[in-house]
Amino acid sequence: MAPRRHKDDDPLTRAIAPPPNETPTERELRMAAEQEAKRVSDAIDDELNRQRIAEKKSPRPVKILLLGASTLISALLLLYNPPCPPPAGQSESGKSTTLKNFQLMHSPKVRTALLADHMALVHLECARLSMQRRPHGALSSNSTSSSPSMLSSILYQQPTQHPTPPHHPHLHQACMPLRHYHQSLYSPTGTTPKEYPPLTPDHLKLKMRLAPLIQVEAALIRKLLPLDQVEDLTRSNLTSFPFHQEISVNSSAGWKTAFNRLLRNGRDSCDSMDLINWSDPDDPGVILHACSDDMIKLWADPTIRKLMEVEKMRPEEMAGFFLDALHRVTSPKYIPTDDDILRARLKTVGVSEHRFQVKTGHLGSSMSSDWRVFDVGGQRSLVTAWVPYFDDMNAIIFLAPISCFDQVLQEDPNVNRLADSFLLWKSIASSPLLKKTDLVLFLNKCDILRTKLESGIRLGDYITSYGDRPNDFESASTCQFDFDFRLIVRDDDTLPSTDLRKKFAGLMKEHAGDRPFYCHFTSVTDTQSTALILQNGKYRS
Ligand SMILES: Nc1nc2c(ncn2[C@@H]2O[C@H](COP(=O)(O)OP(=O)(O)OP(=O)(O)O)[C@@H](O)[C@H]2O)c(=O)[nH]1
Ligand SMILES: [Mg+2]
Repeated sequence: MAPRRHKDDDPLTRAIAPPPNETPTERELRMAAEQEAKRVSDAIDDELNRQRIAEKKSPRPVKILLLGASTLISALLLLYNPPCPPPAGQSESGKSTTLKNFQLMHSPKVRTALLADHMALVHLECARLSMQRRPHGALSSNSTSSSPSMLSSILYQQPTQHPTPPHHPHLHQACMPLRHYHQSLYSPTGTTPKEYPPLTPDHLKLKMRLAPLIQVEAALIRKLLPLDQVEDLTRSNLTSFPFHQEISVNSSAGWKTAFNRLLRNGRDSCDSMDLINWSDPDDPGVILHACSDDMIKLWADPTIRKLMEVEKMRPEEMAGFFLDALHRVTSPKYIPTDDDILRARLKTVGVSEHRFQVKTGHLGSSMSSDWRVFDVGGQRSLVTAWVPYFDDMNAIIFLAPISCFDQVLQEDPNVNRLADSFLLWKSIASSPLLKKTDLVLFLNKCDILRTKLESGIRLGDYITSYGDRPNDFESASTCQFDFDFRLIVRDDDTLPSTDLRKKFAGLMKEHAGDRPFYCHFTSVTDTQSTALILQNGKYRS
C-alpha cells in the first residue's frame, strides 16, 4: 500500500506556508500583505458582479459578425463534417475595411489610434511595391496580377536577362486571371512566351538609389508588429529582413504605436511630427521622403509600365494605390486620410471584438446603442477560434467580392472566386445554426468590377453564357444570364439563370425559405456610401 501523504507534502500548502522561523514583525507584514491582496481580489469580484448586473439590466447589445467567404465555409465544414479539411478560402473580401468604416464613424479616439499604424502601412506598401517585392499571395483580391516576383527578378536580380519562371507554379497561379491560367495550362511549356522591353543602365542606377527602401521595409515591419511577432519572424526560416511575406496583425495584440502613447496622454489629434523623427536619418519616413522623386520616376518610366503590361500587372488595382499619390504620402506633412486608412491592407489573424455606441440600431434586432462588431481573419487555421461566436449574433454581414469573376481561389486554381462566393452564401443560408441570425449580403468591390469591365476585361470570357452582352456594370449586375463559369470543376457549375443579386436572393430563398434578404452593392472603401448603409440602417433592399 502506498504510504499516506502528509499534508505538508502538498506543494501548494508548502508554497503558501509561512517561512520557518518567521519573526513577529515579518508575520505582521505578511498578514498585512495577505489582507491587501484579499481586498484587491474582493474589489475585482465586486466590479465583475456589478458589470454582470448592469449588463443584465441594460438593453441587449447588437452583435454583428463580419464574414467573408473562407471563414464561413471552413467553420460549417468543421461543424458538420469534422474530418473533412476545410476548403481553400478567400480572404481580402473587405471585412476589416467594413470594420474600419464602423470605427471611423463611431469612435474618434480609435480613428486617431489608426493614424500612426496606417502611416506605417501606407509607407510599407509604397516601399514594397516600389521594390516590386509585394509578397506572394499578398496581392489584394482586386488585383489580377500574375506574378510581381517576375518583375522583381527583372528589376532587382537579373536586370538584363529574361526572367526565369517562378519556382512554385501553384503560387504563380494564385491570383492569375483565368484566361492566362488557361493559356499557361495548355501551352506546351506551361508558360506563354513574353517579350520584355530591355532595361538600360539608368534603370540600374535607379535601382541602386532605391536600395535604402529595403531598410525602410524592415524598419516599418518592426514598427508595425508586436515585439514577439518580430522575433518569431526572425526565428523562422526567413532569417533576415526584408521578409517576403504578408504582414498580419493578430487582432488580440495591440499595435505598438507611438499613438497608443499619445492616447494614454489624452491626445486625440496629431501632426506628422508625432509620427516621423526628422532628426533621425534612418527613420523610414525620412528615407521615403528622400527616395520620393526616384519612386515617382520609377512608376512613370515607360519601360517599367511596359514590363508591368507584359506581366499583366495592374498596380492601380492593388491595395498600393498610394503609388499614384507618392508625392503626397511621402511628404513631411503627410497624415493618412480616411481613404488611406480604408485602402491600406493588413491581413487579420484571430478574432477581435470592437464596441461602438450607435444611436440607431437596425439589422432586425432590438434597438440598442451598444454594438459589438466581430472581425474574423480569413485564414482557415482560425476556424475553431470563431465558431463560438455563431450562436448569439444578431446579424452576419457577409462580404462577397463580386469583382473576382476573373480570378481563381489561391489554393485551388480550379475554382472561380465568384462561384465560390455563391457556394458559401448557400452554406450560410442553409445553416440551422444561423436560423435566427439576420443575413446581410454586401456584394462588395463594385468599384473594381466597374473598372475591370471598363478596362476591357470581358465578363463573357469567364462566364460563358454572358456571351456578347454589353460589358458594363449595369448589364453585368442586372442582366439575366447563366452562371456557368469556365474552369469550374465542381458538380454544380451550371447555375440557374438570374442576375448577380437575384442569384444570391434565389439561393437564400431556396435554402432559407422566406427569411428576409438584405443585400447591398458596396464599395466599402467609399466611406460615404458605406456610412449611408451602416448608419441609416438601409438593410432591407
Ligand atoms: N477598391 C476597393 N478595395 C477594397 C474594397 N473592399 C476592400 N478593399 C481592399 O481590399 C483589401 C483587403 O480588404 P480587407 O478588409 O483587409 O479584407 P479582409 O476580408 O479583412 O481580409 P482578411 O483579414 O485576410 O480576412 C484592402 O486593401 C482593402 O482596402 C472595395 O470595395 N473596393
Ligand atoms: Mg481582415
